[in-house]
Amino acid sequence: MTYSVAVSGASGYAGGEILRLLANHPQAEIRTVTAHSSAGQRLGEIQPHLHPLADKVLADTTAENLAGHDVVFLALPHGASAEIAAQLGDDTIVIDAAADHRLESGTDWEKFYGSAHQGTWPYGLPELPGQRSKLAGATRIAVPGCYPTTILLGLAPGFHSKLVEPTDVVIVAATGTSGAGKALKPHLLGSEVMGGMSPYGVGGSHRHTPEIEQGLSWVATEDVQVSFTPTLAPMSRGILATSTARLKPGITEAQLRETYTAQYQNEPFVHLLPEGQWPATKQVIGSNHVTVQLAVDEHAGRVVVVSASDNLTKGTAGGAVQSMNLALGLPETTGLNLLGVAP
Ligand SMILES: NC(=O)C1=CN([C@@H]2O[C@H](COP(=O)(O)OP(=O)(O)OC[C@H]3O[C@@H](n4cnc5c(N)ncnc54)[C@H](OP(=O)(O)O)[C@@H]3O)[C@@H](O)[C@H]2O)C=CC1
Ligand SMILES: CC(=O)N[C@@H](CCC(=O)OP(=O)(O)O)C(=O)O
Repeated sequence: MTYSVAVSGASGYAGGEILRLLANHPQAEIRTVTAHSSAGQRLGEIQPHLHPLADKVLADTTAENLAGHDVVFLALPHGASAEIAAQLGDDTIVIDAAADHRLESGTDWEKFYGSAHQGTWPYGLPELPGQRSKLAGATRIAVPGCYPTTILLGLAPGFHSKLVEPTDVVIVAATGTSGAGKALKPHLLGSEVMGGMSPYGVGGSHRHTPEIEQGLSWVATEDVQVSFTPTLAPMSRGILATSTARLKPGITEAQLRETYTAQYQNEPFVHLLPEGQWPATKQVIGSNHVTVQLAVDEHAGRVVVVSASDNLTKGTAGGAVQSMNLALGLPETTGLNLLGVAP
């Protein structure tokens, strides 16, 4: 059986990556691609790497053009995404890459996004304890942000097993520039980014802070507070997150390793690496995989977890396709059997 699919935002980075994955999905029929300022152009003019789809013409992103599909992917700026989602029928599965429906707290939404909260959808991170069952058969799914995906999968087992303290969590992560989308932004000019690294969203102001706290609070079943600092690295794709949390008294590295192994040993896309091997972005670029490693810093009384992902694949499009598979009742890995492209 095949399912008709529409991808909105098909001229953007996230939409392009969704199409790259769907082009290899045996049960997805890409029927419609839509865009905004690029509507009317051939997809091949904008996304030349998607050559089997080159002759598809980008339609306007309207509810009419997206109606009548089994699945609609939204890869639009937040706000525009919620607006179009509200016009789509309940008979269509809507998978949203934007942030609009990720947060439960309207207060957090308004504080970090400065607009009215549009509601909450099931959270498309099946590996986070408690989430997979909510995605089976869902008709609306909010795909997590790229940092939250990487950081939550790095930290969740320790919080789920209550081996770490819920406060005093410190996270520093580096991302590639594609995380910001393809619109022109002065701080993302090659001359600004190449050959160096810089922080942004410092001091707890990044929009992913409440999303990370939400996911960790769900699995810890108590409020978790984090300090999160993102940095920009001179690469197009990839996230490398270093997260540290204070250990509860007496907790050992062996206990943590046992918990992580139990949580991830049957996950197709999340891998606790063999002891002594550390995540690196090149292991996961182009794939739906996340690599994780941990060490206990006994001097500081903390666990240090490093996790790596491709922000556009597991961090957006791969997570979106994985969510679609669950919503449709297909094997979760369908169309996602890709390995990283190192070196
Ligand atoms: N890049 C990433 O790593 C991640 C992105 N996301 C989210 O995915 C979504 C898309 O991001 P990304 O692909 O990076 O962004 P891009 O800027 O690369 O693409 C944006 C897309 O949205 C279209 N668009 C722009 N404005 C409007 C509008 N007002 N109405 C309808 N369509 C519009 C653009 O069309 P056109 O080009 O024709 O104008 C383009 O297709 C965002 O919500 C982003 O936050 C989530 C996780 C990670
Ligand atoms: C480099 C860069 O700017 N990255 C983006 C990641 C955005 C993302 O993951 O998307 P959402 O906005 O949908 O949450 C950022 O830090 O905002």
